[in-house]
Amino acid sequence: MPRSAPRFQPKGFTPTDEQTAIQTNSARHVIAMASAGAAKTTTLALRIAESVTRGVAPEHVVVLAFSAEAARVLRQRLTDIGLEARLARRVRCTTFDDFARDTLRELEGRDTPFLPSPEAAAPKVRAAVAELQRLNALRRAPRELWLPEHNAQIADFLKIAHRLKTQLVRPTLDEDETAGERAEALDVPEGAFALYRQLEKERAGDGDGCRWRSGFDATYDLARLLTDGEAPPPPLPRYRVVIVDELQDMNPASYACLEQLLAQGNAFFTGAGDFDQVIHRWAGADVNFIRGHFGATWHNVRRLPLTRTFRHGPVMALATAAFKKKDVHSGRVNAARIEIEHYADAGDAAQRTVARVLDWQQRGRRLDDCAIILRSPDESIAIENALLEAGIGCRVEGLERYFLRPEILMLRGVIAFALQDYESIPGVDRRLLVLQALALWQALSWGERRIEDMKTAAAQPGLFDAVLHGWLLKPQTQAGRAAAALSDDDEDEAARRRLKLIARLRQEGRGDDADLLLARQRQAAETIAETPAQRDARLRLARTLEDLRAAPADEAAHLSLERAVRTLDLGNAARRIFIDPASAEVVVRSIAGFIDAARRLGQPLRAFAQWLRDAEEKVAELRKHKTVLLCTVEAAKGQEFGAVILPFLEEGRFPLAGCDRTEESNRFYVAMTRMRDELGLLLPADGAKASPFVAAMQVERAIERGRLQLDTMGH
Ligand SMILES: Nc1ncnc2c1ncn2[C@@H]1O[C@H](COP(=O)(O)OP(=O)(O)OP(=O)(O)O)[C@@H](O)[C@H]1O
Repeated sequence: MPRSAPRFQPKGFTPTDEQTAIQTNSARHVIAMASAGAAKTTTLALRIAESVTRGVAPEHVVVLAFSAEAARVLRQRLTDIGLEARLARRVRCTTFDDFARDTLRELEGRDTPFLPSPEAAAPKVRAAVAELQRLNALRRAPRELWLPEHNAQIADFLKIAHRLKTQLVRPTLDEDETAGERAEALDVPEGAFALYRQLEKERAGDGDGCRWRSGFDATYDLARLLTDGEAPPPPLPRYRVVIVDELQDMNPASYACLEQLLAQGNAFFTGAGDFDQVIHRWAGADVNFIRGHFGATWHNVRRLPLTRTFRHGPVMALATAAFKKKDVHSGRVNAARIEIEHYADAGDAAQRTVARVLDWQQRGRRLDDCAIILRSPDESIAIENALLEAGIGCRVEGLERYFLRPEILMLRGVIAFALQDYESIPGVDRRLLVLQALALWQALSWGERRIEDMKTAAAQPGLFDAVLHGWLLKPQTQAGRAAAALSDDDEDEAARRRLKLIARLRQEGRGDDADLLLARQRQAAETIAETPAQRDARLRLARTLEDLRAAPADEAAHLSLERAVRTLDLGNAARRIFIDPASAEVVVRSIAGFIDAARRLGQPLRAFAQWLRDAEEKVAELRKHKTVLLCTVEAAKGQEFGAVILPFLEEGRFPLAGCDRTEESNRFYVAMTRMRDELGLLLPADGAKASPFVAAMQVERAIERGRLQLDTMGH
């Protein structure tokens, strides 16, 4: 056996043989791919404690994770299992990207500005877009390029760029290769790839070193530095023990860093993960990569199992085993409850969800230990409203409350304009969001100047009419488009320069030239410069407002809104605005959910607008008390709750239509395994529409067999 008796004995529990095998294994590389809750993090902590107890200096151990939260949890687990705090503190627990950033700082001998969020990176993206547009206009035959302008589009672009970086995609082209061909091979829009190249060029600097790094850039830069050159790669810090949690999120860029780290330190490696938890393919996580490449060239690799989950009891372990067709046993003596309920429609599903939450609370359980996990953010509308009605506060993770989403804000703006009731949108911040959403949906140019104008109007609802007539319903002119991109100072500066030039021309007796300049300026102010999409959106908005104003005051809001959505052609607009088709579909469903909420209330538009305002205030009030969690699967990953409720388990919703089936199955698995004690599964009454995932859990069989197991355990 390649292991000896453990020297480190944890506090509070006895490790299983499987855990001990990993804790004490002498192989150079140990990989444990195991189920959710199967003590992966705990076992990695045991492994570290064992090394330290055997004399490895804690400074020679590094833990690499993909999220700061995972790194924090592992550090905490070290002390939880009984490693002395003074030793645990000296173990470096960090994320891949922070590790790469620190390493580059050492290698480059200087700090590079870090832009931590899409918002922080957006100005750089906008500048690169402007430069690309300028270069494109200089071409003999300018190309039609999709280029992001608005925040949501920039966020989509940054996701694409992130994915390309995980795959180590270089911005340079091969000989005889065009950008279009490369974009096609990478399966990204040509504009997005052109922008990727432009942004990387600007980021790389002009021989003066990297100008900035945003999320994942450091991992990408370090991986390239380690793999691009012919010369020996630059030195990395030397560690004797390297630990990686959540291995399933590994991608080629982080793998390149890990390989060098192991090679240079001649280090021992232990990693743990769960193949079935791959749900971040957009960020380059790819199960084929882990299965095919991970450790393929390493020597002395041991792949060891962890087959017992300690999160939930035998019933849930059996259901998980059936669902994923793998071995899952429970190490916890607990009679978990799995309950299936049927609903008639979305409203009924929401009511049943809320009833479950109330029941949980009435049985003396903590509201904040209960989570409603959704496959898609649009599903939250009915539930948010039902919770509000029942007086239950909720906090959200991974999704935005529905009345803060751009498509709903846009519709609220349209309602406010139609009713000329700008007070129905409370607060400056909210009104600014509404104006930004309108700019997005009307496809208007949106530069620094425009943002300033929007802030001014948001602060004074009296200016909303001016916004409507002077901007939203007025065709954009050449001068307007140019000015939108300038800041107030730039605009003043440009005007000053123009005046100076005209004065100089007149002084020099070149009155004709001065007149020509003035005429051009006038022409720019009068010449319409709208894209077909802008014109279409403007005319549709005008027609919609006319129609809403002409409608009888007592017409039900959902009827008015249905017509408005048709006239605005919001479905097609969404597909134009969001390059990710999945984002566009969420928007379309979110609008349908909003109209459905109006239908249920059955009030006229003015009363509905008022209801929205009141609802928003009530939600803020409820948040001050204990709340239930409403979150996406992605946000729930890594967390656990006493009770988990999964509503809307319909074919097409979960699994979501158009999404990769395996990834959907992984999402469902992540969602269901967050539960400790109770799981509520809500299915449509029409069995033909039920999500196949629930049948795959074989719940009845799991309950029956699980109880038997519990009986034999003497429960
Ligand atoms: N031998 C053991 N006996 C009892 N409880 C244990 C044992 N080992 C670990 N645990 C407990 O099991 C729970 C789940 O462990 P852990 O968080 O390490 O699982 P995980 O596999 O990392 O989960 P996830 O897949 O969700 O990341 C923890 O509360 C941990 O303290």
